Amino acid sequence: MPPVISVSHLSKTYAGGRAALKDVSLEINKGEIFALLGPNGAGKTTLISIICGIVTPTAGKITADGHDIIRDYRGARSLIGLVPQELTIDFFENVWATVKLSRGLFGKKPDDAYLESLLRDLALWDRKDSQARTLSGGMKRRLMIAKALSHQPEILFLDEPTAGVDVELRHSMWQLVRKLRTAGTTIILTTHYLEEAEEMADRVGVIRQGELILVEDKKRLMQKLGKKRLTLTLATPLAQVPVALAIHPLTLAEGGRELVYTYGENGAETQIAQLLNDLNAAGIAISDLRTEESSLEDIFVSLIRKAS
Ligand SMILES: Nc1ncnc2c1ncn2[C@@H]1O[C@H](COP(=O)(O)OP(=O)(O)OP(=O)(O)O)[C@@H](O)[C@H]1O
Repeated sequence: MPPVISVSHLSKTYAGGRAALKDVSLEINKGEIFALLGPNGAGKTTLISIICGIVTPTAGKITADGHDIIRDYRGARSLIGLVPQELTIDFFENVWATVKLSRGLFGKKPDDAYLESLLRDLALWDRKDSQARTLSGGMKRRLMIAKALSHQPEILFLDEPTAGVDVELRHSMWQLVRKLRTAGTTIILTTHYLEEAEEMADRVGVIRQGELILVEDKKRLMQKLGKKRLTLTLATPLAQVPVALAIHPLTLAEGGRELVYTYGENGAETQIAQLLNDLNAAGIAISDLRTEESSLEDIFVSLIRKAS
């Protein structure tokens, strides 16, 4: 299946000389949730803004479902919904008029039944006659999403959808995004909450100082770069790792009270059974054990560090 968005050799240098994107190429598959990750100022918003036709690229080519975003701007833009970071709503307009107007701007025929179901899905139907300024912060964000979806786009960009929202609202946003994906919408989101990407994304892209340094299936990334740690609490503390255990990747922690075994990097086989045998043979008794896995956040931090 051809990609729904294709970005080829994209560069952006802002007036003033800041190179915000450097030769970025990326393909987004239809129906996936793609999380674009990167530190502040990495170029995420610039990339999204170019694809949505808000910022002009310095070089490169982008198509959305085959439509060139510059030569066929209207064709490309009608496929795309964008929820930007900042609120861009008329605070004195009511909810219903806001979504109706937004749909109209895309030249779509009125479809009140669709807009009603959209507002119901976003728990805004009861407030359809309220002015935007009277909504809570979470409702205002949901109204931004309703606006972005008013013209039934195939592709939805969410720039920091849950920045500053409470845990409950974050979870309800995740639910909504999953529902949209199930309905066939392709979703590209940026986030600083790595937990959000870990929870939702099918693939992740990591951008740093304008360069796309990695694009990977999330599960594969976690298998490839994730590490697991087995921590053994010792019945009697050790001063050093015994020579008999030197073949294992072990370190002592907590003043010799814990032995830490790190494994699983690059999907390597573990030698835990062998380790337990060797501990037994060396007469080292264990009083407790626990395992921990690295999160996407651990992987992200080490990737960004490695690249600097
Ligand atoms: N209109 C502009 N004019 C000049 N420089 C800009 C402009 N917009 C962004 N930049 C610069 O381009 C770089 C990339 O910014 P961008 O907003 O794309 O990053 P980001 O990854 O979205 O950051 P954040 O996570 O903080 O939102 C930054 O150095 C920023 O200062």
